[in-house]
Amino acid sequence: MMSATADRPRTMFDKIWESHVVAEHPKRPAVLYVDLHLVHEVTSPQAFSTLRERNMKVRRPDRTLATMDHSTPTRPGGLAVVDSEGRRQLEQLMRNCAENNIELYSLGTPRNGIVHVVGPEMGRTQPGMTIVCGDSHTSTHGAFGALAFGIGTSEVAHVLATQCLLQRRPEPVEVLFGGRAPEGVTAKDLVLALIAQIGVDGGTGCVFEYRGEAVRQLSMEGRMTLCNMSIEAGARAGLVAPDDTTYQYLHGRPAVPKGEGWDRALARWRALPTDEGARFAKTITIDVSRLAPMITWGTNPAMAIPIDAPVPRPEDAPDGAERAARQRAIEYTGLEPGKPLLGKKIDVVFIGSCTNSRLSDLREAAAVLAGRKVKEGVRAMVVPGSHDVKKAAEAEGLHEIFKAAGAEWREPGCSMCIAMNEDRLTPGQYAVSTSNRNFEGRQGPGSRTFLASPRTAAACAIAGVVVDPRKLPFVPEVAA
Ligand SMILES: CC(C)[C@H](C(=O)O)[C@@H](O)C(=O)O
Ligand code: SF4
Repeated sequence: MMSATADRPRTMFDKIWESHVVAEHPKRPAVLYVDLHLVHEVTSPQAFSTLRERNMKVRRPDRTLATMDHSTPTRPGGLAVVDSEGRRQLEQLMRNCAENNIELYSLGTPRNGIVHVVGPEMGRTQPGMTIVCGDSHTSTHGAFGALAFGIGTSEVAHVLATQCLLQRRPEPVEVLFGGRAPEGVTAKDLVLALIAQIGVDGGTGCVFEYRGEAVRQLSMEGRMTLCNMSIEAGARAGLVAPDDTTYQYLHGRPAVPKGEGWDRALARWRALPTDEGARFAKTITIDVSRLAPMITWGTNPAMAIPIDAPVPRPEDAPDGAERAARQRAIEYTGLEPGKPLLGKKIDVVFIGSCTNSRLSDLREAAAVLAGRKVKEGVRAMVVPGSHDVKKAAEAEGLHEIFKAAGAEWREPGCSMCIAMNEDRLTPGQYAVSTSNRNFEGRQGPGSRTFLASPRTAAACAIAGVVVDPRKLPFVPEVAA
């Protein structure tokens, strides 16, 4: 007999949550089973030490996958260049994985790359799964219809030991991107517009499900960009329902089932999307047809404006707290309130990070850079998200386009997104960056960051100032 819960219309979040709950009590966090635990060098050493101290083993090494990304060097051929703290973390990860029989995509090996790039690329990320990682941008994996949470180091230890996570049930919220995106408006612009609208805590306690025509139109890579930044609006996770775009992306990837296994998986995945009539806690609506390319001017990702808009004035802020935040951000970024950001001179362009370092991101940047030159005095870095992305980009000749334009073509890693290796701005420098965080000092002490899409970033690299990518005459797409 069907239970009452199975009868009522459910959101995709409800379905994934309910099929993974091991124990639930109204007054306590639920115990949730974890299908895949991703691990990187920064948040895992302490967790493995905890296990060692308590004489515990990793419960499911086969459901655990590790990579090195944050502190790895990206200098071409410069695999030995890491600082001592970084080197220690990398060595510890190597030892911890060897001792516990955990698969590791080690520095310089063919599968290495940013954790949120390699999981999907290998087909380890699949619809309907619960996925965790000691990293806030784990939300990226929600693009596949997987419930993916970023967790803290003590939770990493807990998951290593038990393959379960203690978690309060979040509320499913619908984020409806209606209409079609105008030319020059990409997934990055959609998510920056959302965060600007609802603020950095607009998603607290929520799991977003991104819906609407504009989301359906996005490639898997665009959906990953979208889900990646859910956390920047404070959401616990972001989700996109799987569809043919998802299945096409997954089919044939190394960890994805084949033959009859594929058919069975497909049948399961097709039952995941939110049922008609299912209730969300609320709906946030964004009319995509009215959006422009977005860029941030301040020191959090919600401080974002349409690229041709003026830098907001503190005195126009809706409340005192926002006024103070704007004031402080303006002091840090050294911009003039009320004046356009367009035309602002920049020093560095960074194209990379788990938000925008996949093949289609690099194609977008290459389409702008092809046959053009990076402005003299500007440093442009292109850092692929993984070795696979690098290989695929090189097979298409994208690296030649970047190099001919005067941009650096680097080895994969987090790089200047977080400046945990040698890739950083010098104090006071301005960067247009395709990453997801523009906090004070994020790209090195005193660094000042304007977040934007790969297309906008590449256009700015050519101009040497902040420009509207719609104003640049585009050459035809580099590849289909
Ligand atoms: C280092 C890591 C814990 C951190 C995160 O949690 O996201 C980093 O990836 C980031 O983007 O700030
Ligand atoms: S690329 Fe940036 S945001 Fe992504 S995991 Fe690395 S440091 Fe974090």
